[in-house]
Amino acid sequence: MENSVLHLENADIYQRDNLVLSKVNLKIDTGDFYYLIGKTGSGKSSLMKTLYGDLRLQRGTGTIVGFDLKKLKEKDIPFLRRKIGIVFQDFKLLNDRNVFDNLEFVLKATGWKNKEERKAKINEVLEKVGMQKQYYKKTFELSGGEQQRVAIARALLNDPELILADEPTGNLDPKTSLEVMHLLNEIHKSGKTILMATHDYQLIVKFKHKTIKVEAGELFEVAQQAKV
Ligand SMILES: Nc1ncnc2c1ncn2[C@@H]1O[C@H](COP(=O)(O)OP(=O)(O)OP(=O)(O)O)[C@@H](O)[C@H]1O
Repeated sequence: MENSVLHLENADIYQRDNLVLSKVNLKIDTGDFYYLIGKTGSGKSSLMKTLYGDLRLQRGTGTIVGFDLKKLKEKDIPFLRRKIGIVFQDFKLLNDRNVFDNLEFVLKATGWKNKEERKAKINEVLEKVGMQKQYYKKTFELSGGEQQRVAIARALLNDPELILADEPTGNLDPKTSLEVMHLLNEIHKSGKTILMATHDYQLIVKFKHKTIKVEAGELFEVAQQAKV
């Protein structure tokens, strides 16, 4: 059990009073890469939001990176988010700052007091995503693919136990999507655990990983390369 970073049992996923997914059972172990597939509106984002504490888990049980989702309090959420890295479809970078400052903002907010250590960590993660030479650029000067690389670098800053990526290629063209997917694959091979929601059949076929699907209010494991 100590191997699992995420474990849901009979978890009901709600948006306000609407039951979106019922009785979700899911276990993700250290080193896994799972795709989460399903049609628009099927509940992928709702599940992700529950996992990072944006929606409350009201019924069933759930633990993620050592946190009990049922007992999660508002004050726990920043601590939970230090142990998971989140990557969004629309990048969610701060557009009034450059790349370095976007990353330093997160480190300062998560208790990194030493400037040299912050600098070294930022260099390290930017190198991992191939963006170290562009540290001074404002985010609006970057292409979508470059912005997503920076967002992935940001997700890596606190050495997360789990990366949640919600449609990370959803705003990218097919070629750039493949590049970003190569990057996520490399990160996985370096030992990270990843849950990635996607619609992108091109990626599912090219990069084979275990796959779970949401459909008609339920979540279940399907064959690799299953159709969305
Ligand atoms: N803030 C909200 N309040 C109430 N209902 C919502 C809210 N957000 C989403 N829903 C509903 O919850 C259901 C699941 O939506 P969700 O965004 O989780 O689906 P999804 O699979 O991520 O879709 P997409 O691929 O389009 O992002 C939908 O029926 C949607 O209308």
